[in-house]
Amino acid sequence: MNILSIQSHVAYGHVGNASAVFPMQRLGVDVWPIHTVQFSNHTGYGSWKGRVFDGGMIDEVMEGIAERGVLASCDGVLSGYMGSADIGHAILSAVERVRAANPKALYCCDPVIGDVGRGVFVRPGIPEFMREQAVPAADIVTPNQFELELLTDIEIKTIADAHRALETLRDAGPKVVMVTSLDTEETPADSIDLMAADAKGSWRVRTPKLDVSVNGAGDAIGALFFTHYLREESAAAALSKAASSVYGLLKRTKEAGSREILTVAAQDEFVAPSQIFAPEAI
Ligand SMILES: Nc1ncnc2c1ncn2[C@@H]1O[C@H](COP(=O)(O)OP(=O)(O)O)[C@@H](O)[C@H]1O
Ligand SMILES: Cc1ncc(COP(=O)(O)O)c(C=O)c1O
Ligand SMILES: [Mg+2]
Repeated sequence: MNILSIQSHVAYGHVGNASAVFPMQRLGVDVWPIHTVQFSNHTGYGSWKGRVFDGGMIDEVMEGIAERGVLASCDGVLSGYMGSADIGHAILSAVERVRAANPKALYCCDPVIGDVGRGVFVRPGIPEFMREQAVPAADIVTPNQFELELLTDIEIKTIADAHRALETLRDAGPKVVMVTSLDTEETPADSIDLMAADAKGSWRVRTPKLDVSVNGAGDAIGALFFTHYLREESAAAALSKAASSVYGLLKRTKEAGSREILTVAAQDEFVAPSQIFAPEAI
């Protein structure tokens, strides 16, 4: 299986492609990474060096891949942190090129905009681009709760609100939606919920909440969910596997007291999670 992964890259630590590429490779996927930025480290540190690339660079690399004559063998496109709206347009044109060569290819968009703790952390124009262009073009989207609320204008306090938000986003285009870090009135204080919905129904997975605050977990879970969904075409199975792997990854990260997720040291969790959290139809 071949997945084109267009997202940020950092030299030190694990967010964007530096979080997503290796778990997919560990699951046997041939990943074609294109970087939207090259930073020293993730922006959660408050300072970083490096630069944002531009749409022209993405177009150029896509052109080179097309010249190899391999686009028809691309099974899916995964996008994440975009850097600028101009890069967003280049990503959507890459998706069009892949779909033209392989009509069965799916596009999974992780609409990286922000989170509850930090608010919006992307450049102006990106939230609008995600809502108006990227999400409608996607087959699968993987927002966190903050992003789902922003994209749908629905404040999520209950499971009923979460259902409504997932269906609102599915009405906008994508047939599969997974929401991460869901915290409703029904979520116990010591737990984290995730939900996924597709045409067959909706499911919840609940895991313990760990005393860690890290970046890059969302990028890893999006990549894992997309890989498992492409293989099994089951949102329920993909949700359970992806959530179980990321829980194992974060548990190891907490035990090590690390600020960066243990993408390499805890790699067995991607293949055989220590603990499996089952999906519950909801
Ligand atoms: N403190 C935590 N304890 C347990 N699981 C966590 C924790 N933080 C993140 N996760 C897991 O990682 C998933 C993705 O993280 P999240 O923070 O929602 O993504 P993003 O980084 O995109 O905001 C969550 O749904 C949850 O399964
Ligand atoms: C460069 C970069 N890419 C991606 C992300 C997304 O990370 P997360 O998976 O925590 O949403 C961040 C967050 O700080 C970032 O700085
Ligand atoms: Mg995210």
